[in-house]
Amino acid sequence: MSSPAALREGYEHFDPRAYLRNNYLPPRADFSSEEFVVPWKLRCLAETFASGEIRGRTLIDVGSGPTIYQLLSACDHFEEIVATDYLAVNREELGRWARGEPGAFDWSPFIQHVCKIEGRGEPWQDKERRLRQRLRRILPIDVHRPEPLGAPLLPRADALLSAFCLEAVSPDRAAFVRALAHVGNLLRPGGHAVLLGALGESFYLAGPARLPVVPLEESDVREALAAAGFALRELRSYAMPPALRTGVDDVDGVFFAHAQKPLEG
Ligand SMILES: Nc1ncnc2c1ncn2[C@@H]1O[C@@H](CSCCNC[C@@H]2Cc3ccc([N+](=O)[O-])cc3CN2)[C@@H](O)[C@H]1O
Repeated sequence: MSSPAALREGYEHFDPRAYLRNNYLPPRADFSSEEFVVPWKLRCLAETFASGEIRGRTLIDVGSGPTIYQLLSACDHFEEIVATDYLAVNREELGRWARGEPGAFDWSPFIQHVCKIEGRGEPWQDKERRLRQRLRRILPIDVHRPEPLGAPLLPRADALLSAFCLEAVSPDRAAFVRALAHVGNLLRPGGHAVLLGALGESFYLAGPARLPVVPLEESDVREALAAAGFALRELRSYAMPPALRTGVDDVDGVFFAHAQKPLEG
């Protein structure tokens, strides 16, 4: 069992470049088959945003880490994307990419794949430019606080996205439910929540950091969303194939959830 203090201490040693290497370069960043985890994640996101039902002025991404792939389909449907993370090193990594600075992580294989599966023949540079234009704010966040941004987000976001964050910062399932409820405060009533996360994971590595994760099953995700006041729209799971079990974590699978905050909320 990890304590919040132990979690905070662990994150002081989080190395964004190691984390990117572990999860967003080959073998995990293999686009050659829909069987692999990155194409599965990108397809879940592309299909969910393709209907256009999830749209509005602002989408907030909770615990962005140093990654932007999770925003590639969403960015077509919102005027403003707000990225957030607890660590300055991750916010700086996001800023380098947003400003197109040298040394930023190369997300072009992800952008090219998303344009391919969205099937509109859009040049990937257009998608990259649009996300850079719409990624307006990169803010500090702590999901353990009832007001995760330190002050209310006004107006509240029309949609919330979070990828692999909440389970990685919650010592246990009760903390996971509380974090979900806290980030739910950032979302307007009727707003949509789109979540990606790890199933059955108890730790992951990010350079010198070894971070604890609360192992979740699909049923835990379903129960947590209900307990946090969300109405579940869709829940899908992916089983991590042996080839992608590389030792950088002990993740068994990935969940994708689309939920909605009730209008009367
Ligand atoms: N209190 C806090 N509030 C908000 N964010 C916080 C807080 N503390 C730390 N953070 C922030 O949250 C963190 C988010 S990265 C969490 C990584 N999750 C585990 C990792 C991810 C992953 C990715 C891809 C795949 N795959 O198969 O494709 C598998 C896996 C499984 N392992 C980090 O950015 C930290 O900076």
